[in-house]
Amino acid sequence: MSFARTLLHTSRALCAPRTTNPASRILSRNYAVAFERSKPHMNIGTIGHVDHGKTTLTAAITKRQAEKGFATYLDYGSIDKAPEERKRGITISTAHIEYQTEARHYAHVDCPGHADYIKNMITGAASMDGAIIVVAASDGQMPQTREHLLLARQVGVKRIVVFVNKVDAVEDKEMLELVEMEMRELLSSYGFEGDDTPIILGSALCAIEGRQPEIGVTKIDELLEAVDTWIPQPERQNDKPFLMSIEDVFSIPGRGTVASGRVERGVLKKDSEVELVGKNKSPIKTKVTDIETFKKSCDESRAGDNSGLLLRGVKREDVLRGMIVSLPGKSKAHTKFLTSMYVLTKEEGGRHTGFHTNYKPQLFIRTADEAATLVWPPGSEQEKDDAMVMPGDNVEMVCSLNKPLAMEQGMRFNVREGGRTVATGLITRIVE
Ligand SMILES: Nc1nc2c(ncn2[C@@H]2O[C@H](COP(=O)(O)OP(=O)(O)OP(=O)(O)O)[C@@H](O)[C@H]2O)c(=O)[nH]1
Ligand SMILES: [Mg+2]
Repeated sequence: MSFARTLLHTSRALCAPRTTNPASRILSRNYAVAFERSKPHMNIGTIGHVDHGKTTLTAAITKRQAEKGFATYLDYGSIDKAPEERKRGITISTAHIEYQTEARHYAHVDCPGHADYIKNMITGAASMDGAIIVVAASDGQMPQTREHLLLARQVGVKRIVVFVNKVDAVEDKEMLELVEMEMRELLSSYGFEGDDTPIILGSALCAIEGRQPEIGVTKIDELLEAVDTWIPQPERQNDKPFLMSIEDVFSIPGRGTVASGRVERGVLKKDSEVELVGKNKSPIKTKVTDIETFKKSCDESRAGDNSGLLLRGVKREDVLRGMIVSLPGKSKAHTKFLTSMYVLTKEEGGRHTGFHTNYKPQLFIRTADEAATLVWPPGSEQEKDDAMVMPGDNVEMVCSLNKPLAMEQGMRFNVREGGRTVATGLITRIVE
């Protein structure tokens, strides 16, 4: 099987059988298709509470853009995860869907809303430049509306567009006004521009079913217009050394191991020497012999791309999610750092009780997750007093990791325990 076919195959397992996808037809005939950079590229996604309509809205967007020749229509079942994927558990990636507007080329992630899948949401959201938060008019904002907003903020999403969905199911106009007002307040409380954020009221289901265009298809157009104009084109860090955090790994019989993920910065040309950093004491040296972006062969991979890199001479089992691909000598893995951390309150979805020094949660950095131990800085007042950390506290602590991870001062991370985010932090100084 060709590299292209396998990548396609893998992403099909993640998102959809796409028999009508022109790219898949071409690839199955084994033509090399070059990825054209004719429009600026942006990564976005749907976030929001379970059942509020994220997947339905995603399907509606592809349907509408397909009518304009800008997408392949993916119905609900093709986007929502297949049962076997659910069985694969929490290591799966979220589905990447591709469409265009007049202005841009989008890769869209439909984040699963259920709390059990938030681990995926964290890495999925990490590749978002902007987001569409979906809130059902019938429910208003719910706990995951808030958690996803917080995560989005954390992973660097600067602007969000709101889609108030299921407007067809609400009779009361005042209810709609209330939902809108509360969303503006919530956005502001998380540091977004609540007063100016576009809020579109509509129904994804009506758009899919071709009913009530005034709240259906018209609102999908308005939504995409808002996304095009409100969410700024991110500045890609193309002049920095290449770095891609590995999200998924697979092997192609006869060709080798492919690591895929979103390129954080830099540009990598085919046949470059690279290192896989993290999880091990010393980096693994290898060479990138082929590159694919959006299932099309490329000579180079650049910041913002979702790419698959074919790695020479490394075994699949030696490549792990959470490692990074970087240029030789440019990145280092570390096991200990000083952090400034905010501990979430119970209202924010965090712990109900405090914790002591020697706390052992799971740490999430880029696509990595690793067992960690948090202690008070040696010699600090808190250490002497054996102080407790309470929800709502801002604390400085020392964090040690079970295995080394590539990291830099100034990077953000999440702390999770028992399936929920309990703290968010900033790496203030690398110790070891
Ligand atoms: N009445 C009405 N129902 C809708 C609308 N959009 C979605 N639904 C229904 O709401 C339910 C949930 O929709 P999904 O699209 O699966 O919601 P989701 O946010 O993706 O859910 P999770 O992925 O499980 O978090 C489905 O039964 C949809 O048919 C709408 O505009 N109006
Ligand atoms: Mg869904």
